[in-house]
Amino acid sequence: MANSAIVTLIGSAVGVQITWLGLLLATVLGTLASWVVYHAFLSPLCHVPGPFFCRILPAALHPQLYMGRHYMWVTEMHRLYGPVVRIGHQAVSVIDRASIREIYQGYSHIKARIWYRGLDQYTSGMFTTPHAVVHKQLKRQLEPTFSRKAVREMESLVLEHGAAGLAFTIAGRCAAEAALAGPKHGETGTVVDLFSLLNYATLDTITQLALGRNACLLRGSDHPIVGWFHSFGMMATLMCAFPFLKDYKFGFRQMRQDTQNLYDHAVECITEKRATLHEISADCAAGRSIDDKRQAAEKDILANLLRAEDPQTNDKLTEVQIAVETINTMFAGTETISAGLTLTFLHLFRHPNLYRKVQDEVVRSFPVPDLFGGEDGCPTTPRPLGLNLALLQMMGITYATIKERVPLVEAIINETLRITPSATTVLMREVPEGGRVLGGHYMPAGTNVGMSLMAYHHGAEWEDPHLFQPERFLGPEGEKNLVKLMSFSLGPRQCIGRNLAYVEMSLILVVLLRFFHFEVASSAEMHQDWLEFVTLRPSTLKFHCRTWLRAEFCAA
Ligand code: HEM
Repeated sequence: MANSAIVTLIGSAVGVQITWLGLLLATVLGTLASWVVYHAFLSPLCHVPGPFFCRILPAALHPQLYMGRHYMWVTEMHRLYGPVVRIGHQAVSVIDRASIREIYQGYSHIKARIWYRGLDQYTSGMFTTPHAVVHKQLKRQLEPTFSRKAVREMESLVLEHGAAGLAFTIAGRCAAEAALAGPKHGETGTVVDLFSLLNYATLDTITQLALGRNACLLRGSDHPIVGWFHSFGMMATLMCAFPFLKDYKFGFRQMRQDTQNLYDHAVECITEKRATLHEISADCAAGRSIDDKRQAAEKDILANLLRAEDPQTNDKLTEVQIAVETINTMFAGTETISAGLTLTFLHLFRHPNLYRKVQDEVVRSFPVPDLFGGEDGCPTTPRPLGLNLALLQMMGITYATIKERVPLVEAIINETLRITPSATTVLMREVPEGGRVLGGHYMPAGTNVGMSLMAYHHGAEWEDPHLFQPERFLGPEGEKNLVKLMSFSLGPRQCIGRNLAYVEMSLILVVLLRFFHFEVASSAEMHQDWLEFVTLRPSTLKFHCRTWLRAEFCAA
C-alpha cells in the first residue's frame, strides 16, 4: 500500500502515470546509463587510448578471441593508438619496454586468473599459479629438469623421437611414392602436410620425455592422447569463460572423460617410471650393466620430476603435482614448437635465397660419412643410404655442432619467433594493490595488463620490424636483439622449456634441410591466414609441401 503510494507520488512529481514495471525499467536503464557514462568518461582507465567500444563493452575482446584473430586486431590497435592501448573493458595491452619490464621482471604483477584458471583442472601448477611463494618453490623444484645440462642429457631422445622419427616417416613416404610414380616423382615429389607431421613429431618427442612412452603418431598409431589433449584444451577454454564448470560437474561428459583419461594416463606412466627407476638402481647396486635405452630413461623429464626436490626445504613434488606438471609440459611444449617450425618453413619459402643459403651451409657442415673409407677420396658408401639414427649421429648432428657450424639456423628460428611468435597470446597480468603508472597512464589495481608479443615484435623497438632478417640475431648486434626478443617472455614467469625448444627446433630443422628438399605445394598454402588459439595455427590446420629426398640419399 505504502509502496504504490510512493510510485504514485513519484509519478505525480514528474507529471506522468508510472507503473511498477516502468519504474523497474527506468532503474535498469538508469543503472546501465550511469555504468556506461562512468566507464566511458570517468573511470581511471578512460584516458587510455583505444577504440571507444572497448571502454564500455565487458566482452569487447571475445569475438576476436573466438575467431582467432585477436593478435591481428591488437597489433592493428597499437598501430592506430600507440604503445599503450585499451583493448577491453578492464584490459590494456602495452608494448613499450619500460612497461614490459615493470610488469614481467618481478612477481609484483601476478598472472591474471581469468586467463589461466581453465588449466587448473586438478591442481594449480607452475604454469598457472598466481601465487609468488608457490611459484618460487615450484621453480626451485622444476628448474633443474629443464636446465641446459638436463636438456643436453635428453638430447639423444629428442633426436631419436623427434628429428629422426620425422625424417624416417617422410623418407618412407618419398620412397613409396617414388616406387609408384617412377621418374615422374622427380617433378611431382611427395606431398606431405608438414604442419600435421611436425605436430606428430613434437607430440611423440614430448610424450617420450614427459611420460616415458612415445605416442608413436609418426608411425601411424591412433593413440587417443590427441583427442584427450583436444578435449583438455577445450575444457580449459570453457573453464576460463565459465569457472563454475569446475565445481558443478554437469555437462560436457566426453570432454571431462577425455581430460580424466589424460590424467589417469599420466599417473599410469608415473607408476611405470617409478618401477623402471627402481629396477635400474637395483641393477646398479648389483653391478649389472645398464643399456643405453635405460640410461636415457633415467634422464628424461619424468625421471627428473620424480627426483625433483626443493633445495631449501627438501620438499618433493606430490603425485598430483607431477601429473599436472607433465600434462602442462606437454600442453606448453607441443604446438609452440610445431607451429614455430611450420612458420620457419613458411618464411624460408618466402625467401628462397635464404633457404638455399642455409641449406648449403647445413649440407657443407654435416657431410655424409664415408662409412667404409674409400680410396682416392671417393665415397664408397653404398646407395641407398639407410636413413637411421646411427647415420645422424655419425654425421655429428647435435645442438652444439649446429650452433657452432651453422649459427644461421638459430638466427632463423629467432627471427621466426620474433616476426611470428608461435605463442602469440597477450600474456595477461593483474595490476597490484595501489595501482601502477604504465607508459604514462595510471592503471588501477586489478586492471589486466599484458604485452601482445606480435604487436611488440612489430613495434618501434625494432629496425625494419616487418622484414624477415635473421642477420639481426648474428654478429655484434645479435646479443642486443636477443635481449629484446620476448617470444619466451621474461622474468621469473618466462618459459621454462626454452632450452628444450631451441634444441628440438634446431635438430628438426637441420635434419629436414640436410635430407630433403621442400617446396610449398600451392600458393593458397602460402597465403592462408594464421589464427591464434593460444598458439598460431594455419587456418586450414594444414600446410602442404612437396618434398624430395636429396639425391645423395637416393638409390643410384
Ligand atoms: C618455441 C617454443 C616455445 C615458445 C615460443 C614458448 C613460449 C612461452 C611463453 C611466451 C611463456 C609465458 C607464458 C605466460 O606468461 O603466460 C611460456 C611459459 C611456459 N612454457 Fe613455454 N614456450 C615454448 C616451448 C616450451 C616447451 C618445449 C616447454 C616444456 C617442455 C614449455 C613450458 C613452459 C612452461 C611450464 C611455462 C610456464 C612458466 C612459468 O609460469 O613459470 N614451453 N612459454
